Amino acid sequence: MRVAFRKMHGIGNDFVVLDLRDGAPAPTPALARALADRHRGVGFDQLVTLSPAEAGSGADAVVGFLNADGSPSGACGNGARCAALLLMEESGRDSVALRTEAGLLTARRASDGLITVDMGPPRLGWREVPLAFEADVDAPPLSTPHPATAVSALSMGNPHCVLFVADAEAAPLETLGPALERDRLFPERANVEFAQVIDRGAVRARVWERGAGVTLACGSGACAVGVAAMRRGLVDRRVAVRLDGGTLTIEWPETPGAGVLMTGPAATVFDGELSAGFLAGVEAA
Ligand SMILES: N[C@@H](CCC[C@H](N)C(=O)O)C(=O)O
Repeated sequence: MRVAFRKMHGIGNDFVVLDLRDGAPAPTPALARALADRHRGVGFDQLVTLSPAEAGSGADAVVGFLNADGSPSGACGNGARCAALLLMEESGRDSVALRTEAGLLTARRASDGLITVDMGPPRLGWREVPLAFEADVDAPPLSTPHPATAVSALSMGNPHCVLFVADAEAAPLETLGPALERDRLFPERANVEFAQVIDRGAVRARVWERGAGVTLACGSGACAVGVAAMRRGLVDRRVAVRLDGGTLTIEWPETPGAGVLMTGPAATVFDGELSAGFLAGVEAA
């Protein structure tokens, strides 16, 4: 048996997309880890799966995300744009709806070939992040020493810890990222963003992703950075979040219950097929 896949990316946050809509079995964490290997597999930050949506559900597909370490993620912004691009190209439509663990997300074509996804409202309660115990999400009591002037914890369907720093380039991503990901405050671990406010319209951010490590970009992370900065009154309700791989525009309208709108590019790199030998090797391991 051979398995078809598509390699995609959103500003360098890269994905292998597996289309399971023909009834193919869901990938195991072991398959995800083997595929994520950049030398012996294909390489990706997240594995994105497309499964059939229930008739009448309003969704074009059910979209799932597994990290490079095989762990699941409830949300993935850049992956959602890539899944939306695939479904738009396939259907010829300019808008699609994705059923994800974080809810039904709508995506539409924006100007300049970009794609906007409504990532849904941020979740700001301590139980929703989740934190391990009741605490102020705008001043979470981290056990890990850090250089931030302010910290926010929030969920975009997956947990984020945003640290506001004076210089994002100098942030010790490789050492503090993994420590904060596993800080005892985060029972489900967390994605970690170091954010430097440039002005009211721009934030520079660098990301350590739960289950994937340093990535060139993180869509849900950019949403978390934007929301945290907006809630602190540091930026306007539309902000450019500059990540290592490129820029995402994050808008969060003031309307009660509004979702966070994330706009950026999505690209297909190539289509491929996993060989029978590769699949057998994963099974035998
Ligand atoms: N790259 C993603 C976020 C991926 C999920 C994350 N690592 C997690 O475990 O929550 C994005 O673009 O949002």
